[in-house]
Amino acid sequence: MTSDAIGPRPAPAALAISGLSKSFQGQWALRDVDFELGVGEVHALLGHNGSGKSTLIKILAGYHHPEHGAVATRNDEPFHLGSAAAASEAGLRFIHQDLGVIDELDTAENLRLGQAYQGKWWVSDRRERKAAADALASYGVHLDPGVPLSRLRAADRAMVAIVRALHSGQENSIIVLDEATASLPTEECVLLFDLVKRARDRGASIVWVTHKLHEVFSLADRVTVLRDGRKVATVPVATLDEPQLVELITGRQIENLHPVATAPSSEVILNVQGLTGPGVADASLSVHAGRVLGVTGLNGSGFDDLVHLVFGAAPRSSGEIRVGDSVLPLRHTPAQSIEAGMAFAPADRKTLSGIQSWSLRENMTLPKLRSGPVGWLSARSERRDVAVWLGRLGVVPSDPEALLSSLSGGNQQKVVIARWLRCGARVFLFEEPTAGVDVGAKTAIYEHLAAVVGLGAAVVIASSDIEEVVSVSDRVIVMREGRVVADLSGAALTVDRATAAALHESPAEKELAGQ
Ligand SMILES: Nc1ncnc2c1ncn2[C@@H]1O[C@H](COP(=O)(O)OP(=O)(O)OP(=O)(O)O)[C@@H](O)[C@H]1O
Repeated sequence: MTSDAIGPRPAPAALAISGLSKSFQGQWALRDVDFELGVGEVHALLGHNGSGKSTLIKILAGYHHPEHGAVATRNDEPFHLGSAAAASEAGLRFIHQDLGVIDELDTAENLRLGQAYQGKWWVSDRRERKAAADALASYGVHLDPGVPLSRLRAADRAMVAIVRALHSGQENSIIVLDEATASLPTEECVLLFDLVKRARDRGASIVWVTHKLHEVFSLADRVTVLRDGRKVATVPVATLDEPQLVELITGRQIENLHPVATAPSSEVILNVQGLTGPGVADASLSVHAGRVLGVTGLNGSGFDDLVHLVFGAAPRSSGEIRVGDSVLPLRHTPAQSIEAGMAFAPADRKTLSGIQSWSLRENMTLPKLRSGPVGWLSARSERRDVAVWLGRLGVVPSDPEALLSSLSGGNQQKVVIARWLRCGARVFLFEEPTAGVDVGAKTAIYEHLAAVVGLGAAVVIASSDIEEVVSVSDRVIVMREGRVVADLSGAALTVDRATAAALHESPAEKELAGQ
């Protein structure tokens, strides 16, 4: 399927992009791309990492200037490219992963920042809050407008951002959401989907950028797929199935999306007992050589704090951590964990793992393990080895001397994962390893995880994506309120049981309590 499929499409267009092209340093990031967003349509925009999605959005937002191409809004009105003011004037609103909300302010204040309603400085707090509550309620969102955003669920924060965008745009706004659910737990995404559908039904036109295939099928009317900067197809979602969509994105058929096999072993490589520290109380786990342990839960449940504590990125107040035969000291540091053979790729790769102004080679040689396959490489072999790893995970560009900052978000992620995979650790801790990574690269990451598992490493995957954790792990622990509330393996390891345990006391938890 490489051309536009025939099917019903909403008319008229809220946004029509034609022949858009943009290059960076002589390389095309977008090439002759057409894209049409219907009025009252949710249009998903997909493509592998580096396929040009962000570039397209940044052009619409006035951040980049294209070499060629034109954009028209409703009624064929030309849209002045290269100006943030023109984008705003035309009713375009952008919601990025970080949502652009201010956590210290309450909902009413956040809505006021976007001039979401006719708030005036002399309006009393009470009236302002009432106006904010009404604005939210008109989209079916019921929140106390006086509560700071930091105290709301992730989905509520995202909904405040969306309502603000809907209200501050003109009537029939055009909203571009760029991986808005990236940091949302799966079960909260449903709340966001409902809001987006309500907004669409009231005439808003929505561009939904994502790597999550199920979102396309739950939400979108049509999907446009980019590959290597070119449009591959625009297709009504009702005419597609998942394998076809994967093929459009990757250009090939992928049969097993989660290829992690585990190797039989009895040796416990990571053993954690009674771990307590910020966000975690009395957690125990053990991982055998050649095994994958998943750790999951809702945001705020402590599933992510757990891996930070194990690595020594947060201070533990009690509990024991053993890697093989060595016991790590109570106040162990990340350096001591690395020394003991641990690798950790945290979720916040931009601030915690990658140095944007360094080359890919420099970023990939950051962890200095005393032993392991990369310990004693000459500069030339190092360059060659880095290039091999970049090629394995399909990092684009694959030039070891390219700066990390010049890569798309997903490609930066692959570099950080590749860095740890090549360092020859015994215990791999991965937090949200495939968030923001395209479907083809996900498979590549899991293939490489399978390879390290096959070599006898122990892998811990901490992720809020319950489905993925269940499909790649042979055992999953579920956390709630800082405690391990379920330990699932074998026939008991199902998405339903893990989700139920994450949300409330489940049969799995009762079983655990009875053990
Ligand atoms: N500022 C820049 N300087 C140099 N190259 C860039 C710059 N921004 C983007 N590129 C390149 O343009 C191409 C398209 O990148 P873009 O960020 O649009 O991809 P994307 O589809 O959004 O990827 P992801 O899913 O990983 O976020 C990539 O090859 C990227 O390396």
